[in-house]
Amino acid sequence: MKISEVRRVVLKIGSSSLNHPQGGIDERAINEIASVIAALKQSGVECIIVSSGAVAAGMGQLKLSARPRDLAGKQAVAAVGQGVLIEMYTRYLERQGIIGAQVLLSRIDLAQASHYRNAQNTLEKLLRLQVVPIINENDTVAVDELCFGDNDTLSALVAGLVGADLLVILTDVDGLYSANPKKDQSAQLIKEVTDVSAVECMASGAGSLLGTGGMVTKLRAAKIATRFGIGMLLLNFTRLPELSPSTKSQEPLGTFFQPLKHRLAGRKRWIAYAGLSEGSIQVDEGAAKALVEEGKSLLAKGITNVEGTWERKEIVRIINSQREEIARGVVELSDAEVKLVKGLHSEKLHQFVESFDGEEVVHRDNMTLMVDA
Ligand SMILES: Nc1ncnc2c1ncn2[C@@H]1O[C@H](COP(=O)(O)OP(=O)(O)O)[C@@H](O)[C@H]1O
Ligand SMILES: N[C@@H](CCC(=O)OP(=O)(O)O)C(=O)O
Repeated sequence: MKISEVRRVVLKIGSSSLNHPQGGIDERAINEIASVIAALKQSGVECIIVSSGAVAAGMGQLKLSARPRDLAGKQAVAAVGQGVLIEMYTRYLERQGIIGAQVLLSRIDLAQASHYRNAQNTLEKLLRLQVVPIINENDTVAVDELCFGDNDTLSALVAGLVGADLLVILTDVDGLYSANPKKDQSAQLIKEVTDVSAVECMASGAGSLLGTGGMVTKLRAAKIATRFGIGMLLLNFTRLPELSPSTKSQEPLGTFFQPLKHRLAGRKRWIAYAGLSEGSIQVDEGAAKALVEEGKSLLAKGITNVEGTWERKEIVRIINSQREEIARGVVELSDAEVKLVKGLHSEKLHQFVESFDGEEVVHRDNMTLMVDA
């Protein structure tokens, strides 16, 4: 994909790119981002920023030399830093004549379909107003079990939410290497990836004390974005100016993850990656085949086991007899009801569960496959 063909882009900037050697945020980096955004907008590209850096900025303010390890410490430092970070962004964007807006998202904000649509509508409105959303995780209220944890995953979900056609992840290395280049000098840069699963073994964790997740979470983001049909470019922050349409250089050097042709759209995106799933339904081989190869709904007959608890209309994972997750979907019955009907023929369901006259436990329209068909 050529940058010149992109109409809407999500730029994710990691802490490693914003950190000042003396601590805190490097204003030159924010200035650089603002000028590239101005150039992109000038040529008609809509931009959304997903920026880390709240903890790094808070550490600068509080003169801390080490990142807090405990949750409350991290949340307090992020609360100090987020204001500083957003002030810098809005100030430098304003110098380019651009209005910026802070959007803080928690995992829970995308977990319910109605909340997901609400976030979608707000971002759409901001873009229509020519405003640049500057998104970060709402670190101060996020709890360990219910957080994105890293902004790489968040940026992929945001790219899906806003229907971007490119996700750019800016970091402190030139792209994906065959091994961590900070530890292995013979590591080779991979310029293009068509199958993320095939390169997962190359990734390891964060490369600095500030980064979260390292290449592991970047590949997780690539998996999500490419399944949404969105290309992802992993780029060194030092190459940011090359995204500017006026730059005469070739396509920027980095790793490009090709979008998949069979893209997930709309509600199927939410089901697969944004909605929360508490439990799982195990199915026999016949049901697994019907779901994966024949595009069928899940019927009670093929269910062999139920794990976890949920209410009607929540999302469940569907696993095969080897416990591999094959699909996720909105379930029509509670866990207790599924236990009652598992193994039964569809026409008998109404004898066991009240106020239910459907046949499918998970309807095909409300299901997303998590493996290749
Ligand atoms: N195979 C790999 N290729 C490139 N970088 C890798 C690889 N495995 C691990 N890394 C590490 O990932 C780091 C980037 O992730 P991270 O530190 O989380 O930065 P950011 O703050 O930009 O998200 C690199 O500095 C590098 O040390
Ligand atoms: N939300 C946190 C950053 C989390 C994160 O993913 O960091 P990074 O790996 O540097 O992109 C913050 O603003 O400090």
